Amino acid sequence: MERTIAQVRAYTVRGGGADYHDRSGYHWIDDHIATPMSVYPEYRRSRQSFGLNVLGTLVVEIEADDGTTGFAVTTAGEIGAWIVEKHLSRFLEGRPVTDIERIWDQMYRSTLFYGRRGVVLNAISGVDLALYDLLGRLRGEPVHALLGGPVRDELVFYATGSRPDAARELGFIGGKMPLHHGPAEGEVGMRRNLAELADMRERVGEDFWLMWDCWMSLDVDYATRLAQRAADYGLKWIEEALIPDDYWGYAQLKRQVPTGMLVTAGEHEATRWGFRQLLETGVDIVQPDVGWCGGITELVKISALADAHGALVVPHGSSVYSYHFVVTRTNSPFAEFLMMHETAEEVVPMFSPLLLGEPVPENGRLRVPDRPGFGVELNPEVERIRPFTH
Ligand SMILES: C[C@H](O)[C@H](O)[C@@H](O)[C@@H](O)C(=O)O
Ligand SMILES: [Mg+2]
Repeated sequence: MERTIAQVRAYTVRGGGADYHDRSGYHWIDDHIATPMSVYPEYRRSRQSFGLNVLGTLVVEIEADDGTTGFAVTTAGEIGAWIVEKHLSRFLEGRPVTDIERIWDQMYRSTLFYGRRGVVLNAISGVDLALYDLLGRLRGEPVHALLGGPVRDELVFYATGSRPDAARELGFIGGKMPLHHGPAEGEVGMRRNLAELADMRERVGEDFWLMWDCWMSLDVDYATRLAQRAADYGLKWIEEALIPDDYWGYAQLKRQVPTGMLVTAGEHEATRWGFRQLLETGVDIVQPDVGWCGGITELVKISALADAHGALVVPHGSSVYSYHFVVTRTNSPFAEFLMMHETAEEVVPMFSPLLLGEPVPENGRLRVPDRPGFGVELNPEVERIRPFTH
């Protein structure tokens, strides 16, 4: 029987969850990481100092006419909640749950005058993921089955965090470290970066993958020099070296990195059109975040486009929301696991404490659960607020 959508609700949550940068106390993820704001000395020490955690978590709930409810979480906070309640909900309520393509298209077209990227796409992604969760629950199927089914039995992971040496012991295939010093810290910063890489190479041995996450902090010249010097320590890829709008810079960087070193980007890119521009630069791996790029509906299109360009798709973090996708695509051969433990020495669920049943890799591997939808539940003990209604 065809089910229709009865109600869409949007909530916000503070302190962890999908806005994983929203943490208090010491955390490696906020410890002097190079950013586009590092040109200003007063904003170098902490990303929270310039507002990385201003948005907070958005929870989108979609209830069908039989009371079945799907949900998803992303980073968009109050602004996202307003967009979902006051604008996007009109394209869902009363429609069949299976109208996923039409709903996406209407959400995207109707927000073009203020959207296209950023928080509007985060909100659209949250709605799209919640719809997939709902459809999976109604059909009693995991989202990966809705996407065509797995192409492998389990996922293998690399870990992102400050301790690739600990990640190696935990069974991951590689470790991606944050870059700590940007161009404004000159040759001293460059030498510190390289010393950290050299030290980590020493600790993990020759064969373990080591990558650098530059979080949009470099320019082409610095990134090229960094990549050339990092080749001595077997850097596998240089990630998000430039600001996302500098497609021309990515094309130039791709031509200038040492042979064999991969250039990756796309964590802060959105939609098939944004990724088309990025793929035309020749980057080797695109890294859409399924909670930010337009949801599963858009990620499937981005992935096909990447495949046709000979590029891999290795989504940014996003836990179960990307696992259900990665397991269904041959050009997503491994997944990212973001180490949300304070010192990156232990495996903890990425969106903790918001989700119940959130699976984590064991010995660097994971069988994606077969529970309906994305297979997770909201933790009733986490306080959530519904700031707007419609
Ligand atoms: C470690 C990075 O600076 C980010 O915090 C991280 O979320 C991201 O860029 C990643 O690739 O996981
Ligand atoms: Mg990154």
